[in-house]
Amino acid sequence: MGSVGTVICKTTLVCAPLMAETVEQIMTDMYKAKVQGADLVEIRLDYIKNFQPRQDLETILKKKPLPVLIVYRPKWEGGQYEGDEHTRLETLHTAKELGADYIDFELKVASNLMEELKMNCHSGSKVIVSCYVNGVTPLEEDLNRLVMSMQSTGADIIKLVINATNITEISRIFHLLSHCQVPLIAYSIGERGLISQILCPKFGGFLVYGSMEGNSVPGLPTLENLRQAYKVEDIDEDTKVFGLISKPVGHSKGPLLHNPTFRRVKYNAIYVPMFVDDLKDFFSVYSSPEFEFAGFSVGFPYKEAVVEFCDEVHPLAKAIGAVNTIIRRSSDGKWVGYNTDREASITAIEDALKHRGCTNGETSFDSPLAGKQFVLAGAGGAGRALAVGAKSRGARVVIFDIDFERAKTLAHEVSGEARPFEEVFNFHPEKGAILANATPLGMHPNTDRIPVAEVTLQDYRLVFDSVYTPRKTRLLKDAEAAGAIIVSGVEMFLRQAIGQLNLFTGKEAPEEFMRDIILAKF
Ligand SMILES: O=C1C[C@@](O)(C(=O)O)C[C@@H](O)[C@@H]1O
Repeated sequence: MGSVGTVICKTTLVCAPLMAETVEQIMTDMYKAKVQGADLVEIRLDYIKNFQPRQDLETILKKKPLPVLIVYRPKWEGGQYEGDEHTRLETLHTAKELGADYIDFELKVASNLMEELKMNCHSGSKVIVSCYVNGVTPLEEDLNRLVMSMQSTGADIIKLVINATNITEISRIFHLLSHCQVPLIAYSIGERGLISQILCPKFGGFLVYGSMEGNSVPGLPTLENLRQAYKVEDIDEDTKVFGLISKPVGHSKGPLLHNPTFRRVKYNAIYVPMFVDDLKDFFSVYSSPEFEFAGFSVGFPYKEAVVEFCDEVHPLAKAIGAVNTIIRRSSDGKWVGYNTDREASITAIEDALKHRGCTNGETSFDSPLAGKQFVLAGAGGAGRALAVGAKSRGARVVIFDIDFERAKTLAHEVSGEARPFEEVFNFHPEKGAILANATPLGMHPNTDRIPVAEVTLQDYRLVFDSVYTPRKTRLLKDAEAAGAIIVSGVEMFLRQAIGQLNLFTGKEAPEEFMRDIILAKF
């Protein structure tokens, strides 16, 4: 961990923001933050009720178990403080005099204060000059200009918070972080901004914020995630970046699985959720070698659309018409697309059938799916992998999708049959058929949704759900009650991730280790 007081630090610090309303609570939270892995705490004086500046600051700063950053944010910069500026600035000076390790001044007041602060610099506390940019993220030149003006205040550290409306805007933050002459805290909040926070150690950011357990702050990662899943202290400039391109993306358990596995196989890499709104913009920005993005998982709804952004597509993925894994080939920097969903989903179903003693009957295929009717709900990226996989095992595929044209196209490719979606609710399959859900219906938070009518479930021998959050969806619960074998999307998730890890690292994935994580985390 970085040493406090040294402004140029090699390791990014992890800071817990504290917004308690009493000094007693702040003291308790400081100790908790330490236990949860914070290197320092940010104390928001503007949240304290009946705040007595000198007395309260003395209490806090005398007994602090961690270095402290003091912030007294006024209303005009998004804070709670409504009093006069003179008192506010006096209080910040008092904090400095009493030994706060860092004090935050807003850019608007900083230029008038810096000379004075430098002259009174006996305490050794560092001055952070901060700026919140509301509205649209400034263009690169404007951001550079802003950072220059912040630097010219003479600040020890500068802090810039933007509100990115698109993940591509985060590239401007990465650029600033890697080029800034002064220690810089720069990030964007929210789901689209999460990568700016997690990847800040790679690009040399001074600190990253992490919220405490039970005290989560919207738009910030938790201390637990930063320390346990991402292990930000291990990220350095050589760390390769992998991520899940999806929308939404917050439900994914990919980071909890891939990150510990990278560490297990001693591969210096990080896997982050990437909330992508537009694939074209995303690839046009992040294909630049500057960011060293090494590969991606591709999730809903982009598995088919992403094919056109790959420079090459593996024949299996081409035949499926969907890509769920992309790697940047090191020899020539090209994006190569693969599909690990097909084998993951089909082998999960086959193994469950074999386990229950189902055989391949009289056909020439060595698969218990051979000759069976395979009813598929959803003809998107995951549905394509299932349909092509089922066909490769000799099953007869029946496809439902709200977009009937899409169902017909896929049915044609797998010599199957397409049915209008309305029929799914009273479609009675052949006895012993397989049902596979490849729609997002039933996924957290809409867990009560189910893609077929409950009464039709009793005819299926096996029901598979590609949704994996929750582990046992309503579809699976109902199918189990109706007597079917059930296969959770968690099994497919694990198997496709094993395939991905092999491709990402070029090493053999530690399957048992990954399975144990899945058992513990899901
Ligand atoms: O379908 C899935 C799940 C996934 O999108 C996720 O949620 O982590 C990751 C993809 O690689 C995979 O094909």
